Amino acid sequence: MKLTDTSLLEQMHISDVEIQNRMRLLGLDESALDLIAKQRGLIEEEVDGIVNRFYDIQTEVDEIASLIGDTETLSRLRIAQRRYITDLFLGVCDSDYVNNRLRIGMVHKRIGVEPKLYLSAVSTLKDLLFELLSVHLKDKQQLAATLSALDKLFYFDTTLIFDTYIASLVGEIELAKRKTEDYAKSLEQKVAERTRQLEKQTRLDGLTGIYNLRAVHDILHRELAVAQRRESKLCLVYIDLDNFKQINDSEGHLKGDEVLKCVAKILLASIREVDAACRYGGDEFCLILPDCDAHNAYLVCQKVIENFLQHYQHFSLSMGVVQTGPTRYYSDEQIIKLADQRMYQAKEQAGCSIFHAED
Ligand SMILES: Nc1nc2c(ncn2[C@@H]2O[C@H](COP(=O)(O)OP(=O)(O)OP(=O)(O)O)[C@@H](O)[C@H]2O)c(=O)[nH]1
Repeated sequence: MKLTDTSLLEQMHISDVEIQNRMRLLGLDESALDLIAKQRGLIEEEVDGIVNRFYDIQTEVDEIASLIGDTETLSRLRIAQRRYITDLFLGVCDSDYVNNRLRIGMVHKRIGVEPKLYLSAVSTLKDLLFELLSVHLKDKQQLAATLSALDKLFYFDTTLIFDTYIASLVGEIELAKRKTEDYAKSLEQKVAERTRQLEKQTRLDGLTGIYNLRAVHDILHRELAVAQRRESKLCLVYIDLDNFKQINDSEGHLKGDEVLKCVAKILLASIREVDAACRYGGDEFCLILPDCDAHNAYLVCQKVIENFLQHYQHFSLSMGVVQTGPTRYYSDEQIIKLADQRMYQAKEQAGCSIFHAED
């Protein structure tokens, strides 16, 4: 349920029983309220004078005058204060009366009336009413009992006004806490996202954007374990650019970079989604091909060479292919070493060449 659908009385959980309890705590009983109500006629006659004197005294204080701010606000406050004084002398502390008092506490918090200013206003009003009653009530006993009852009623009002003031403060703190928690949560999400991005970047080669050496070992280790569990084949292809040093030396480092980037692009375009293309370092690359035998790996190598030669007719690639599984498996170090050896055997041939064998 929305706050705007409930009264302050309900929000503050103040029931009729609680009202009676508060009155009992202050010794404010029906007879005390009756004594106050007896002065209703006198108060109705004098209320305008009391309100005028009240605001003359209050606006003498700069802090209060600047809080009120302008003449229209002062007029509205005079009307509200008139109603409050006549309400006091109705001698009825029912739920309507309590709800109106609670609203005052909330409005005070909203417009920034600090408790010290509210208490000074109560003290001023009490003095004026006590003075008036002292002039008109000749029976000393009745006067003392009426002033005592009125004093208790002021205390009753003050507890209610402070309760809503405090509840309103707590509400603001909870709102600020919720905002801070939301902000912290959004920061956590940003940090987690950034961490994921950074982790990904540490696994990618800066020049070509494909997996780097660090990632090769992780991926190969994982894929070999998966292949063993499924009893499937896996191929590793080791690729090296022939005489790459000469490309750098004769055509410049930028041209060398361009060739490396082009090879990476060709590798990515030649493999399936489950495969991985990696730059092992310098001018060396490798492909990890799960669920793939040496024959199919050979076909992938041919596709890479065909594509490469369309870009660079005068350069060549050497490739070594090793299949492992489905019955016997190499370790990651063994398969890399063997693929590297086969790549060197391929290098012994002129032009682009592939060395592969059924293991
Ligand atoms: N442009 C460029 N060159 C690089 C990069 N990383 C390594 N190199 C160069 O790659 C070359 C590799 O040379 P080598 O290991 O002798 O290999 P190669 O010239 O291909 O000789 P073979 O492997 O025997 O065919 C070296 O000159 C490195 O400086 C890079 O990121 N960009």
